[in-house]
Amino acid sequence: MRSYTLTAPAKINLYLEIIGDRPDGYHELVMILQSIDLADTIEVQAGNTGAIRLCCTHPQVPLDKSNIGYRAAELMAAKFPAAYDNYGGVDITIHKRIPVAAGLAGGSTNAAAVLVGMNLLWNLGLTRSELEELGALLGSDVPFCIGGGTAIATGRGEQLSPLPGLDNMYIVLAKHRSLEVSTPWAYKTYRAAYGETYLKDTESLTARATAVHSGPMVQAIVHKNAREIGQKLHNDLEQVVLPEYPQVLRLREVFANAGVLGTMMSGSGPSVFGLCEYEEIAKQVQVRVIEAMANEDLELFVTRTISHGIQIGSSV
Ligand SMILES: C[C@@](CO)(OP(=O)(O)O)[C@H](O)COP(=O)(O)OP(=O)(O)OC[C@H]1O[C@@H](n2ccc(N)nc2=O)[C@H](O)[C@@H]1O
Ligand SMILES: Nc1ncnc2c1ncn2[C@@H]1O[C@H](COP(=O)(O)OP(=O)(O)O)[C@@H](O)[C@H]1O
Repeated sequence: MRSYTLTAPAKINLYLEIIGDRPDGYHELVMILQSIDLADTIEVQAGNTGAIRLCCTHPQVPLDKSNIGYRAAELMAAKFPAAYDNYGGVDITIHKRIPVAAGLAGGSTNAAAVLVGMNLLWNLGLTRSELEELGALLGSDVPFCIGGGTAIATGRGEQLSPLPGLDNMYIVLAKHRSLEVSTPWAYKTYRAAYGETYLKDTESLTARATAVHSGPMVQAIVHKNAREIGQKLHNDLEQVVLPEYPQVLRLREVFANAGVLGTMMSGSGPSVFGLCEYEEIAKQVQVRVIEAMANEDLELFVTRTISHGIQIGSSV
C-alpha cells in the first residue's frame, strides 16, 4: 500500500478540572473527553522525494515544522530511520474542516492520524498503546485522539481510562471565525488567579479528584443520562476565558437560553457547544443561535457524539 486516507475527528471537553501544578510546568488535570462527528481528512502517502512534505490550503494552518502533523512525521522518521529511507519520505495532505485554534484538538487529531497512517504505510505493527506513547511526545491531547470515543484523561491529559461510549447525543457547536485563544495563556492566567487553591498533595491527587469532583459526570455517562450530563458539564478554564473574551461569554449566554440540556466552552476555547438529546431540537437551537448572533461571523455546526477516534477510510 502506498497511500492511506484517514478520518480525524475533533473532541469536546465534557469536563475539565485543573487540580494543580506539575513539576514539568504543565497542569495536573481531570478531564472527560468526547469525540464528535466533525473531522478532518488526512492523506498519508509514500513520498518520492526522501523528505517530509505537507500540504494544506487552510489559511490558519502552518505548513512548516510548527504544524503538529509535520512534527508527528518527523518523530516517526527519527524513531524508524530505515523505514523512512525505504519508503522515500512521506507526503501528508490535510483537508481541514475542524475550526482552527478552537479548543477542539484540531492539530492533535491531525498528529494522531499521521501516526496511525505512517504505522500502516511503513508496516511497523505498532500497537495502540505504543502509538499513544509516541502521541504523548507531541501533545497532551494526541493520545486521546488516536482511540477517541469517551474517556477520562488525567495527568497532563495523556493518561486515559475509557468510559462507555456516548453515541448520538447531538452537539451544536459555534466559534467566532477570527477569534483565537492561546492555550498556554489560558493555563498561565488560571494559575495566576487560582494557583493558591490547588491541592498540594500531588501523589494522591488524581485518584481523589476523579472520585470527588468528576464522579457525578462519570455516573451520568455510565447511565447515558443526557439531562444529567448536560447539568454536570464543567470547565475551569471558563473562569479565565469568559471575563477576557466578551464574545465567548455572549455565545455561552445565547446557548443557555436556546433550549439546550447544557452548554460549555470546549477546552481553552473559544468554541462553545450546546448539548441536545434529539436532532430536531439541535437544529432549532442552531436557528436560535444564528438569529441571536446575526451580526457575528460564526462557524456553526450541528454534529453528534461518536465512539471512535482515527478511522482508516481507504488505502491505495
Ligand atoms: C485545553 C485542552 C483541553 O483538552 O485542549 P485544547 O483547548 O488545546 O484543545 C488541553 O489541555 C490542551 O492540550 P494540548 O493542546 O494537546 O496541549 P499541549 O500542546 O500539550 O500544551 C500546550 C500548552 O498548554 C499548557 N498545558 C497543557 C496541558 C496541561 N495539562 N497543562 C498545561 O499547562 C502548557 O502551557 C502547554 O505549553
Ligand atoms: N495540523 C494543524 N491543524 C490546526 N492547527 C495547527 C496544526 N498544526 C499547528 N497548528 C497551530 O496550532 C494552533 C492550535 O490549533 P488547534 O490544534 O486547531 O487548536 P486547539 O489546540 O485549540 O485545539 C493554531 O494556532 C495553529 O496555527
